[in-house]
Amino acid sequence: MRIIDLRGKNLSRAELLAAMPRAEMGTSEATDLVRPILEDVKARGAAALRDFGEKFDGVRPTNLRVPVEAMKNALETLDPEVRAAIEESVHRARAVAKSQVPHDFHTDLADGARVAERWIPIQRVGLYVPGGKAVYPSSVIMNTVPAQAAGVESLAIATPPSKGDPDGLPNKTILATCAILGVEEVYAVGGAQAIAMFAYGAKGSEPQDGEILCDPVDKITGPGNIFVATAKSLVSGFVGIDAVAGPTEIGIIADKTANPSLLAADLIGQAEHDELAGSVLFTDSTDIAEKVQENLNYRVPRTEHAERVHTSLSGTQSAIVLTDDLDQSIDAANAYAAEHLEIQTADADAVVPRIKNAGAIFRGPYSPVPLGDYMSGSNHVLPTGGTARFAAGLGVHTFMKPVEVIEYDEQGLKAIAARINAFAVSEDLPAHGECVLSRFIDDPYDKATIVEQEKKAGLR
Ligand SMILES: NC(=O)c1ccc[n+]([C@@H]2O[C@H](COP(=O)([O-])OP(=O)(O)OC[C@H]3O[C@@H](n4cnc5c(N)ncnc54)[C@H](O)[C@@H]3O)[C@@H](O)[C@H]2O)c1
Ligand SMILES: N[C@H](CO)Cc1c[nH]c[nH+]1
Ligand SMILES: [Zn+2]
Repeated sequence: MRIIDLRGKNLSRAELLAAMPRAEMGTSEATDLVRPILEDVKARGAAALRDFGEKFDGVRPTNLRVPVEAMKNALETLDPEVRAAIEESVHRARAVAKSQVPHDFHTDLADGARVAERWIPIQRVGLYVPGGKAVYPSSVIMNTVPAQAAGVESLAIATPPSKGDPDGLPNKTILATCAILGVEEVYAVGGAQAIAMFAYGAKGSEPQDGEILCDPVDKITGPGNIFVATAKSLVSGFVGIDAVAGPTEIGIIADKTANPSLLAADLIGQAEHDELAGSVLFTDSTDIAEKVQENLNYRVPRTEHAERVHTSLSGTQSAIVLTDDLDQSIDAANAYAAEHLEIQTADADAVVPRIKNAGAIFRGPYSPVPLGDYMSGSNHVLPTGGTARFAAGLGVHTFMKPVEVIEYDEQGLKAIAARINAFAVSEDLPAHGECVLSRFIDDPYDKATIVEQEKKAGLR
């Protein structure tokens, strides 16, 4: 891994942000590849979805909409140990989601003057479950459990067709997980084309599709590679999106007390997702930095996805960041804003409250990232590429929106009518004031006597 040496440097905020390791291929470069895919799906619907399946996933799906029977069959043949793991994960995720459900509340400002806040579930959502280099039944859980806890009425899942399947059905463990969670609307569609399908909807092109294949959704959530993340960015505004949950990242703040072998394991663990995944170690210990490099030299050639891991660790998005002290490590980690941030220091509890930017924080040696990936109960769909500076991971809140209900009665409005009118006049929007005054006085257009009228009506 390359070294970024911050020691002895007193960097401004802008310089520190610029010094952080990022992938060479960002969403702006992928935009040129993704935009034509979105346009084609918008124009040709299911026919384009089949073409892209063939082009990018190497298989032309017979049924773009997965038959419910296929999900039932997948569940029946699911390995019992894997089923137990999935059920444990669902159980823990549901427990956390239950506590996350936001509560309605109201504020009484005076007699007859109340503002209430109601949380409303989003009506229809599209959940993306990745499945290119690896397969992600865990992402079925991470997307679906909070959506269900929020009370979403209609949810659909899209995931790439599986190369090995003659009919182009998605991976069987993904389908079995859908069955466990009771999800019945599943599409064998991956990548940017799936995001387009959710955003614009798609008409069928084969008899088995029916006329409308997929209705458009109100919000798209879920992780994916650079193409998926870019497609989500491009359709955002037209539909809602959760966050840019692109190629995985791990940041680790470690001091001299950390175990270099575990640090190396954790850096490799997330690098195995994608050649574009980022693994970054922030340390003030040159000894730890050297030992981690030694451990990587031993582990990388021996790990299953050695080539992918090597590419990821040697890319511009990965680095060991050498710092003067723990304070500088924390500053750098806050500038990097990792999707996952592990704290491997002598006193992790003193560091956690100082973290301002991270998708999720993993405290101490027994909270490694894969715990959160699969079954800590927390969510693994998290913001990447520095977006954790302003975005949060998936949760029940992602699938709900608060709406304020204004509940004033005659007395409550009367008490501030003249003030509202004064404000409206100051903005040169007098008709706003007239709306309010009309409820209490006869002629709000009679400017000459307006104050008098207001006094007479008891507004002053
Ligand atoms: N941030 C998070 O919360 C989070 C969580 C889990 C996984 N991830 C990330 O999700 C990603 C999963 O990636 P994946 O590739 O395994 O699965 P994926 O489903 O995201 O991507 C596969 C799809 O990419 C498309 N594609 C492939 N090559 C293309 C090309 N040249 N042009 C256009 N489209 C192309 C294909 O349509 C294919 O179906 C990884 O980067 C992983 O790190 C992120
Ligand atoms: N680390 C990934 C991004 O948060 C999630 C994941 C799923 N499966 C394994 N890992
Ligand atoms: Zn992972």
